[in-house]
Amino acid sequence: MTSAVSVHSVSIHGLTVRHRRTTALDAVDLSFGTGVHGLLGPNGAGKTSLIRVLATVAPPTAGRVELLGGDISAPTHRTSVRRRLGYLPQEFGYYPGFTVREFVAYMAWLKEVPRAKAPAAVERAVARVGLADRIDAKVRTLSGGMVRRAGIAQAIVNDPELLLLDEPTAGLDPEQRVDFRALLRELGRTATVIVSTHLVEDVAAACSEVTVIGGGRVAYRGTPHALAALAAEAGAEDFGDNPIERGYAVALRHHRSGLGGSAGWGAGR
Ligand SMILES: Nc1ncnc2c1ncn2[C@@H]1O[C@H](COP(=O)(O)OP(=O)(O)OP(=O)(O)O)[C@@H](O)[C@H]1O
Repeated sequence: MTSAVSVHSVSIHGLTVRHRRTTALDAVDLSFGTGVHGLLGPNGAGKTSLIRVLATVAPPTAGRVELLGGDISAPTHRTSVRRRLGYLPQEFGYYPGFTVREFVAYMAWLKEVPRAKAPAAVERAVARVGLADRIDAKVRTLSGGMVRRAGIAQAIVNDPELLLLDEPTAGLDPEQRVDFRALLRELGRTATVIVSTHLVEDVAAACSEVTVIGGGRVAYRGTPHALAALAAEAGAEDFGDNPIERGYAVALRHHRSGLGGSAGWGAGR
């Protein structure tokens, strides 16, 4: 008989991240399971700091971080997690003289994708981001949006169980964003996908859950639908361009004024 207990791929407790004197995250508790999770928040809220800890590229200042079934403070588990996750940083480095194929193959090698499977995995990842016709083009000849899509391809080449994307839609044109959101929904059927974005349309179209970060803390968690409904509840129909944007503004306003109480407010599940 299988257990009915839901297992979260990401479970963090009391996560604090400090950069010198700045507290980027302040004792945050959060967990994420299979699905697409949107991370929203103003500039400097702490989204990138959170994603970098989850990607195991930055150590927490304090707190416990469990990813894919184990604590990442254990070096052997951390190494295993690195093979099983995908990460698109906000700004990522690449060798401009590499072709898209070489770039994605290099990342597949770093992730220890088995040699026999790597060529097909690279072609599949590149096709999924719509770059199949440019697979043998040098990265330096690509447009900004295409480079970002190559970045998404390298993040998914190992079929990650945990996918971390820091502002993946920056620089994509509207048609590419629509395609990308469909890809996100597909990936979220089997993986835990965490996407930081400033575009509420991404959240509305692709995310099963949204987490709003404000001032290094969790300001709100809920479905995009529940976030959109907040503005109406709060009688705040007069600002923002669409319901999610209004809900987002209301969530942050309540968070800043220290209001709590209703489901979702500052709920660090
Ligand atoms: N390397 C660093 N050194 C000093 N301060 C930092 C560093 N990285 C981040 N910070 C600070 O930590 C806080 C959180 O930054 P973070 O980049 O996590 O926010 P963010 O929500 O991703 O913002 P944005 O939406 O602008 O990308 C900010 O006050 C930022 O200035």
